[in-house]
Amino acid sequence: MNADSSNSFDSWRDLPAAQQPEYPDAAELRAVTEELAGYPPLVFAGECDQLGDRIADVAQGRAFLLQGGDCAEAFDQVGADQIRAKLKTLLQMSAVLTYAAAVPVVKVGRIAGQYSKPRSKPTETRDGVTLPSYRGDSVNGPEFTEEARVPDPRRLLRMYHSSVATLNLVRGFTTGGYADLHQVHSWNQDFVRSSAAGQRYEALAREIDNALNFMRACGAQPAEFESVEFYASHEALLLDYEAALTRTDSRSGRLYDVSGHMVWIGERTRQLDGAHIEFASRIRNPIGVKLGPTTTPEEALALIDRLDPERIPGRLTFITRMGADRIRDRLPTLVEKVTASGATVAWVCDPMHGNTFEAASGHKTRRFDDVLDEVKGFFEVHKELGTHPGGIHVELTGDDVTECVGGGDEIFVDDLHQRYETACDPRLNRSQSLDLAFLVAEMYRS
Ligand SMILES: O=C[C@H](O)[C@H](O)COP(=O)(O)O
Ligand SMILES: C=C(OP(=O)(O)O)C(=O)O
Repeated sequence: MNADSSNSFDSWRDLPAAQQPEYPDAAELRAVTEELAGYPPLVFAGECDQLGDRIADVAQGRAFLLQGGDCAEAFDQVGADQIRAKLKTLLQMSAVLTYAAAVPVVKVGRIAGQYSKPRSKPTETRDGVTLPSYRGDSVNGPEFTEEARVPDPRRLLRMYHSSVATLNLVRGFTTGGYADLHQVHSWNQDFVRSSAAGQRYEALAREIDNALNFMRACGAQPAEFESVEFYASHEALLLDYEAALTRTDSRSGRLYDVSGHMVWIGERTRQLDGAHIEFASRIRNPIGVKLGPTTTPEEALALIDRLDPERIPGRLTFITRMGADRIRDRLPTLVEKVTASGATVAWVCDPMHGNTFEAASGHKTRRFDDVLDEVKGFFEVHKELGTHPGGIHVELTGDDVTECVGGGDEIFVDDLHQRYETACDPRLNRSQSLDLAFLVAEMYRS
C-alpha cells in the first residue's frame, strides 16, 4: 500500500471539521502527520473487505455484530493483562451469543485506536478553575493542569504505537491458541467465575464442551474452532491522524484508512456538509455512523447516498443510540424509511450513549436496566417491522470496575467510587457484560 497523494482525497480539508483539537504549533502537527504517513499500515485492505463481507451477513440477517471495548483507551493501560481481559470478555460474550442464540457472531473491538473523544463542552471547570476538556490520550492529558490539557500532536505518534502494540497482541491471542473454542472454560478463570453470570457461563461452557466432544467423537475437528476472526474499530475523529493513515490499496487502487478495519463517525461529527462524512465517503472500509434521537429519516437517507451510493451490503452500519425512553418512538420511522428506500444497512444498537446520567456523587453513570431496556426496545422495533436486529455496540471492560449501576451482581450508586477507572464514560464490567450477552441471546432467539 502507498501513502495517498491524490488531490481529491483532500476534499475534506475544505470543510468544517467538528471536535478537532486546536494545536498551538501547526508545523509540529505537519511534521507528525508526515511521519505517520511513512509508517506501515495497522491493517490490510483485504481484511477490511473481509469484515465488509461479514457485516453484509449482519445486514442481511445471517449474523450478529458484537462491537465493544473501552469508551476511551488510555496509554497507561496498554498492557497484556488489560488487553487479555477485554478480549476474554468479548470472547465469552461471543460464546454465549453463538451458542445460546445459535447465530454466527462478528467480533469487533473498540480497540487499538479508540483514543480520541468528542466532548459536549470545550472546557471543564473545577473549584472555579476552567481548563480545556480532556479529549482522549491522543489529544491531551486527563490531569487537571493547564500543561496537560494543551493539545500535543506528538500524542498521535503514541496513539499509533499503542494501537500497533495492542493489535499485535490481539492478533497473537486470537490466532495463537488462546481463543481456541476448547478454551471456553479458561476465559472464565478469574473473579468473574464466582459471580452469578460467571456461574451461568460455566454451565454453558460445559454444554459447549459436550458439543465439541460429540463432534470430535464423530471425527469432526473444524480448524475454525482453533482461532477467531477479530477486527479492530474506533471512532474516526481526528482527521489529521486518519488521513495520514489512509493509503491506496495496490490491488484495487482504492483508498483505505489502515488505522483500523472499521471506523465510525460519531453523533457529534456526522454533519452531511462536514469534513468527517466527506472523509468517510472517500475510504472503502466498512463505515459506522452513530444515530442519536434527533436523527431524521431524511438525514439517514442522505447519509446512505453519501456513504453507500453503490448500495453495497456491509459498507454501512447504522449504530443507533437513542436512549431507553426514546428508542421505541424514534427508531421505527428510521428503519421503515431506510428499508423502503431499498438500502441494506446493518442496524446495530448502542444502548450506552443515550442513557448516561450524573449520580449525586458526581460520577457519570448508566443503569444496567436502561441499557437492557434500550436493547429490548431495539429488538421489539425490528420484530414489529420484520427487519434484522443486527448487533450491539457496547462500552465495556474486562475488569471488575464499578462504573454502571445494577446488573446481576448489583452495583449500587454508593459503590461507584470503589473502582471508577474509566478515562471518560462508564463501562459495563465483566459480569454485567456477560449478563447482557445472556439476555441478548434470549431476545435474539425469541
Ligand atoms: O463517549 C462519548 C462522548 O465522548 C462522551 O459521552 C462525551 O462526554 P461529555 O458529555 O462528558 O463531554
Ligand atoms: C462518542 C461516542 O458515541 P456517540 O458519538 O454516539 O456519542 C462513542 O461511542 O465513543
